[in-house]
Amino acid sequence: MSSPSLTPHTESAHLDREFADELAFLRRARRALAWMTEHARMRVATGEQVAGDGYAAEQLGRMLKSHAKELAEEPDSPLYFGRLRFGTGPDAGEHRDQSYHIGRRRITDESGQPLVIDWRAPVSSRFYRASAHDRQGVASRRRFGWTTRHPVELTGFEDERLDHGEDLGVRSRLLTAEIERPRVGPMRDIVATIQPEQDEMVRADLDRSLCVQGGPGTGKTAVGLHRAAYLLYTHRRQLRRHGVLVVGPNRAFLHYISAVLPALGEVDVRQRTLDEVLSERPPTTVDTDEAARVKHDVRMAAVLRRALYAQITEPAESIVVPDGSYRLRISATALARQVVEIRGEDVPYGVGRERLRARIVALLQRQLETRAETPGKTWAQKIGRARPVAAALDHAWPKVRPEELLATLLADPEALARAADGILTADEQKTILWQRPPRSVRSARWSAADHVLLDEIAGLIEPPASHGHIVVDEAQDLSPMQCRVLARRSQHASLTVLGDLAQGTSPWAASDWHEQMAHLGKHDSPVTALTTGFRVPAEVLAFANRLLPGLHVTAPPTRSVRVDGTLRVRQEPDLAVATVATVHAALDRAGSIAVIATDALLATLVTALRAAGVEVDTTQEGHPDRRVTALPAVLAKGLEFDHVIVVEPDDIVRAEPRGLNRLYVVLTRAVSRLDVLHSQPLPELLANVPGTADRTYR
Ligand SMILES: Nc1ncnc2c1ncn2[C@@H]1O[C@H](COP(=O)(O)OP(=O)(O)OP(=O)(O)O)[C@@H](O)[C@H]1O
Repeated sequence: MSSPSLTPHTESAHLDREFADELAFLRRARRALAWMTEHARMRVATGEQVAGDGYAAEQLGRMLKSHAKELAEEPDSPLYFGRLRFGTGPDAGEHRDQSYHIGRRRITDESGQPLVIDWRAPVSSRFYRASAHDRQGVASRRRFGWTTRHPVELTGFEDERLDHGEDLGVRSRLLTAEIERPRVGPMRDIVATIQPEQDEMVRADLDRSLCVQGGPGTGKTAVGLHRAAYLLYTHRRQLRRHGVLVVGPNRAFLHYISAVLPALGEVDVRQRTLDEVLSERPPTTVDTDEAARVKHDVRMAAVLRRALYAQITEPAESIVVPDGSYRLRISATALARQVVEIRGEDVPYGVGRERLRARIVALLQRQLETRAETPGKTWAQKIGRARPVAAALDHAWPKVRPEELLATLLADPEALARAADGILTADEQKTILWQRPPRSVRSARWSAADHVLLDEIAGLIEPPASHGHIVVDEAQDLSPMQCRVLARRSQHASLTVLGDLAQGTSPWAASDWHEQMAHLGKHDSPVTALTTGFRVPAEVLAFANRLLPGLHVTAPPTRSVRVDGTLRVRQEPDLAVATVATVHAALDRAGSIAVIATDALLATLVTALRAAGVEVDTTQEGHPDRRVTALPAVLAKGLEFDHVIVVEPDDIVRAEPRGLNRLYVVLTRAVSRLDVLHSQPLPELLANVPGTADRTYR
């Protein structure tokens, strides 16, 4: 084929024949999938009977059921999206002269012959990475076009004859159509169009931690989710056991991305906010900004460690344990020696306590053995719990409950001073002390930052179980203490860390990825950049990028592949009236619409929109009948909408210390159109360019 085509029937008889062959193949693949689904159902029905013991039956049953469910829930998407044809050269290796269809799942026929290869299989990487310069044995790459409505039907294909030097890159018409498609509903997978640099991140080895810096819309979230799916496919056993966790900034975001992994067949990945990782109970109080800042500072880790280990006291008395007619005895000095020794072993606090118990028992046991007695395991267990041993242990190395320790520190200035002197200033200590301490630990109210501190103490006592892999999105916003929460949970695992320094809006937002990675426990991980933008049209991005000099971060600029899109900036005397008119006009076109403003202004705008008969979703969970979402600026992170209407940007800037970064986030949510409505002057960096205010860019 000489040129890529999406409309094969009009090109030539040869293309017609190829298209007919593809339709025949599609029918075959559909029949095979129907057979696989039926077969899986039958195995569920009989599985329980064929398995030997009860446990095996349960395991098998569960496995079969989930397989059957996966197949039955096959998303309403095409069975495959691409095809690779290998050449006859030596670089084709074992794939010489072969051709493979590539899809979201593997499909096999009744004889077990693969018809469609999973996009995560090793050979599929060549679909994403082969180029005219580096063909990797591939002669041609075909991308398929499908209808977007149910039932999905094949509409055509686009070929790149790499062996003839054809290589479309981001100029692929199918890629362009996918990127420019009006957005509705939750985020979709990008398996059909993963770009080479994204694929390298997706397929990085499980033992490699990655940090990806990428401007708005460069596909960081997409890369993180596809990487999770890839790792689960490649290391299924290991990761099923330890689990994969995706951490996102808020519920609205998690809701937005929640369909991607199930669409890729992965239903077992936990998706949580950091607060949810910490506790099932939501915070019951809010810190002042100053207190939160101190509590999130990494120095708190040293304060808590010191406070915890200060619980260990030098033994003052010897241990005397009556045993039959004998009295077994360990002197205070011998006990103290053990405590010092164990402290030097640098084990978690809880392990240290149990180790001290074991050493006490061993010393007592040795005394019996000198009398030629060999006490057994039961004796050791009994003596380990005997009152004098327990009392000595509780004195020397007491059991600590995180809530009690933290409550003491926050309620008692002297206790805090002992732990924090030389680490926190007197003012900082005062800032975090409770004004009115609770009557008891049980009635204490804990803030979000307190949950982080409680987790730090709990982790010092007994480290939490490590996940198999953690994907952390919007990681620039994590405080050093929040990073440590995830470091503890990935001690034996790797991390995929995604973020954009320019979009940092928390008071402790990172300014350097290497430092952030160190807080996350992965000191030497490489930091790589994604710089091609797939969401925001070039003109909208250029407008938002004017804010960059005011954000004081060094991050490589993003280049948008999108040349379409509209930007309009208008000064309006009445913002409510202007918003209603803009939303009405936007409703004439396809795609989702978001009105973004500060909380205070948004309430007024929602009232005006509803009074004008517009159905508005304020839940941030995507209401199927409501195309218009009213979104507070603070919740916009990570989301995207076809048409975004930003109202009074200057309010957004003034609402918080990092308001300029917030505005940068808000201005980069639009996929097709951005309207900026303002009554006050625009923020300086947006207004100060001659001729930019009040104009339509396209
Ligand atoms: N290779 C690709 N093919 C098609 N679409 C893509 C590709 N990469 C990213 N996209 C699309 O671009 C949009 C932005 O992607 P994503 O949300 O992952 O970016 P991000 O870097 O996390 O953005 P932000 O930092 O603004 O949250 C999404 O709609 C995504 O599906």
